[in-house]
Amino acid sequence: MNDTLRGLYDVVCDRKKNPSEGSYTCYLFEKGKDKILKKCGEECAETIIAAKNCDNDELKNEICDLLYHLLVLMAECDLPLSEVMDVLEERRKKISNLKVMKNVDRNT
Ligand SMILES: N=c1c2ncn([C@@H]3O[C@H](COP(=O)(O)OP(=O)(O)OP(=O)(O)O)[C@@H](O)[C@H]3O)c2ncn1[C@@H]1O[C@H](COP(=O)(O)O)[C@@H](O)[C@H]1O
Repeated sequence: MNDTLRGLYDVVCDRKKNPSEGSYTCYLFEKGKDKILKKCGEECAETIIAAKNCDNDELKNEICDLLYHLLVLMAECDLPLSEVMDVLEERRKKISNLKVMKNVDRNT
Protein backbone atom coordinates (compact mmCIF):
# COMPACT_ATOMS: atom_id res chain seq x y z
CA MET A 1 0.00 0.00 0.00
CA ASN A 2 2.82 2.39 0.87
CA ASP A 3 4.34 1.70 -2.56
CA THR A 4 1.14 2.91 -4.23
CA LEU A 5 1.08 6.08 -2.13
CA ARG A 6 4.80 6.64 -2.72
CA GLY A 7 4.39 6.09 -6.45
CA LEU A 8 1.51 8.56 -6.59
CA TYR A 9 3.44 11.10 -4.50
CA ASP A 10 6.37 10.81 -6.94
CA VAL A 11 4.05 11.46 -9.90
CA VAL A 12 2.57 14.49 -8.08
CA CYS A 13 6.07 15.90 -7.33
CA ASP A 14 7.09 15.33 -10.94
CA ARG A 15 4.01 17.28 -12.11
CA LYS A 16 5.09 20.14 -9.82
CA LYS A 17 8.60 20.20 -11.34
CA ASN A 18 7.55 19.55 -14.93
CA PRO A 19 4.21 21.23 -15.70
CA SER A 20 2.35 19.48 -18.51
CA GLU A 21 -0.77 20.31 -20.50
CA GLY A 22 -4.02 18.64 -19.51
CA SER A 23 -2.73 17.53 -16.12
CA TYR A 24 -5.23 18.06 -13.28
CA THR A 25 -2.34 18.03 -10.78
CA CYS A 26 -0.60 20.87 -12.67
CA TYR A 27 -3.90 22.75 -12.74
CA LEU A 28 -4.03 22.53 -8.92
CA PHE A 29 -0.41 23.75 -8.55
CA GLU A 30 -1.15 26.63 -10.94
CA LYS A 31 -4.20 27.66 -8.89
CA GLY A 32 -2.15 27.51 -5.69
CA LYS A 33 -2.43 26.57 -2.04
CA ASP A 34 -5.88 28.07 -1.37
CA LYS A 35 -7.40 25.98 -4.19
CA ILE A 36 -5.63 22.82 -2.95
CA LEU A 37 -6.88 23.47 0.60
CA LYS A 38 -10.42 24.01 -0.72
CA LYS A 39 -10.28 20.67 -2.57
CA CYS A 40 -9.00 18.90 0.58
CA GLY A 41 -11.94 20.36 2.53
CA GLU A 42 -14.45 19.32 -0.15
CA GLU A 43 -13.09 15.78 -0.41
CA CYS A 44 -13.08 15.47 3.38
CA ALA A 45 -16.75 16.54 3.54
CA GLU A 46 -17.64 14.07 0.74
CA THR A 47 -15.82 11.30 2.65
CA ILE A 48 -17.86 12.07 5.77
CA ILE A 49 -21.13 12.00 3.80
CA ALA A 50 -20.27 8.64 2.17
CA ALA A 51 -19.46 7.12 5.58
CA LYS A 52 -22.65 8.56 7.08
CA ASN A 53 -24.64 6.98 4.21
CA CYS A 54 -22.93 3.60 4.84
CA ASP A 55 -21.96 3.54 1.16
CA ASN A 56 -18.58 1.78 1.11
CA ASP A 57 -18.22 1.93 -2.69
CA GLU A 58 -18.59 5.71 -2.53
CA LEU A 59 -16.46 5.85 0.64
CA LYS A 60 -13.54 4.05 -1.05
CA ASN A 61 -13.60 6.53 -3.92
CA GLU A 62 -13.90 9.59 -1.70
CA ILE A 63 -10.98 8.41 0.48
CA CYS A 64 -8.88 8.02 -2.70
CA ASP A 65 -9.82 11.57 -3.79
CA LEU A 66 -8.93 12.85 -0.31
CA LEU A 67 -5.60 10.99 -0.20
CA TYR A 68 -4.67 12.28 -3.65
CA HIS A 69 -5.45 15.89 -2.70
CA LEU A 70 -3.52 15.49 0.59
CA LEU A 71 -0.49 14.31 -1.42
CA VAL A 72 -0.83 17.39 -3.64
CA LEU A 73 -0.95 19.52 -0.47
CA MET A 74 2.20 17.84 0.89
CA ALA A 75 4.02 18.51 -2.38
CA GLU A 76 2.79 22.13 -2.39
CA CYS A 77 4.20 22.56 1.14
CA ASP A 78 7.46 20.71 0.29
CA LEU A 79 6.65 18.12 2.93
CA PRO A 80 8.11 14.73 1.95
CA LEU A 81 5.71 11.79 2.27
CA SER A 82 8.51 9.90 4.05
CA GLU A 83 8.33 12.39 6.96
CA VAL A 84 4.60 11.74 7.37
CA MET A 85 5.21 7.97 7.22
CA ASP A 86 7.96 8.31 9.84
CA VAL A 87 5.53 9.99 12.26
CA LEU A 88 2.94 7.24 11.69
CA GLU A 89 5.58 4.55 12.21
CA GLU A 90 6.85 6.19 15.42
CA ARG A 91 3.29 6.31 16.77
CA ARG A 92 2.70 2.67 15.86
CA LYS A 93 5.89 1.62 17.67
CA LYS A 94 5.08 3.76 20.72
CA ILE A 95 1.58 2.31 20.99
CA SER A 96 2.72 -1.30 20.60
CA ASN A 97 5.46 -0.69 23.22
CA LEU A 98 2.84 0.72 25.60
CA LYS A 99 0.72 -2.41 25.10
CA VAL A 100 3.71 -4.67 25.85
CA MET A 101 4.46 -2.65 29.02
CA LYS A 102 0.81 -2.92 30.15
CA ASN A 103 0.93 -6.71 29.67
CA VAL A 104 4.19 -6.91 31.67
CA ASP A 105 2.55 -4.90 34.50
CA ARG A 106 -0.47 -7.22 34.49
CA ASN A 107 1.71 -10.34 34.69
CA THR A 108 3.92 -9.14 37.57
N1 LIG B 1 -5.43 10.14 -8.13
C1 LIG B 1 -5.72 11.10 -8.87
C2 LIG B 1 -6.95 11.80 -8.69
N2 LIG B 1 -7.97 11.65 -7.82
C3 LIG B 1 -8.86 12.59 -8.14
N3 LIG B 1 -8.44 13.33 -9.18
C4 LIG B 1 -9.12 14.43 -9.85
O1 LIG B 1 -9.72 15.22 -8.88
C5 LIG B 1 -10.84 15.88 -9.45
C6 LIG B 1 -11.89 15.89 -8.40
O2 LIG B 1 -13.13 16.01 -8.98
P1 LIG B 1 -14.09 17.22 -8.68
O3 LIG B 1 -15.34 16.97 -9.42
O4 LIG B 1 -14.15 17.45 -7.20
O5 LIG B 1 -13.28 18.46 -9.27
P2 LIG B 1 -13.41 19.12 -10.72
O6 LIG B 1 -14.77 19.69 -10.89
O7 LIG B 1 -12.92 18.16 -11.79
O8 LIG B 1 -12.34 20.27 -10.61
P3 LIG B 1 -12.34 21.58 -9.70
O9 LIG B 1 -12.46 22.75 -10.61
O10 LIG B 1 -13.42 21.49 -8.65
O11 LIG B 1 -10.99 21.55 -9.05
C7 LIG B 1 -11.22 15.11 -10.73
O12 LIG B 1 -10.95 15.93 -11.86
C8 LIG B 1 -10.29 13.90 -10.70
O13 LIG B 1 -9.82 13.56 -11.99
C9 LIG B 1 -7.24 12.88 -9.54
N4 LIG B 1 -6.38 13.29 -10.52
C10 LIG B 1 -5.22 12.62 -10.67
N5 LIG B 1 -4.89 11.54 -9.88
C11 LIG B 1 -3.58 10.83 -10.07
O14 LIG B 1 -2.61 11.75 -10.46
C12 LIG B 1 -1.91 11.24 -11.61
C13 LIG B 1 -1.53 12.40 -12.49
O15 LIG B 1 -2.70 12.99 -13.00
P4 LIG B 1 -2.61 14.24 -13.98
O16 LIG B 1 -1.94 15.31 -13.21
O17 LIG B 1 -4.03 14.60 -14.32
O18 LIG B 1 -1.80 13.82 -15.16
C14 LIG B 1 -2.92 10.29 -12.30
O19 LIG B 1 -2.25 9.29 -12.98
C15 LIG B 1 -3.66 9.71 -11.12
O20 LIG B 1 -2.91 8.61 -10.65
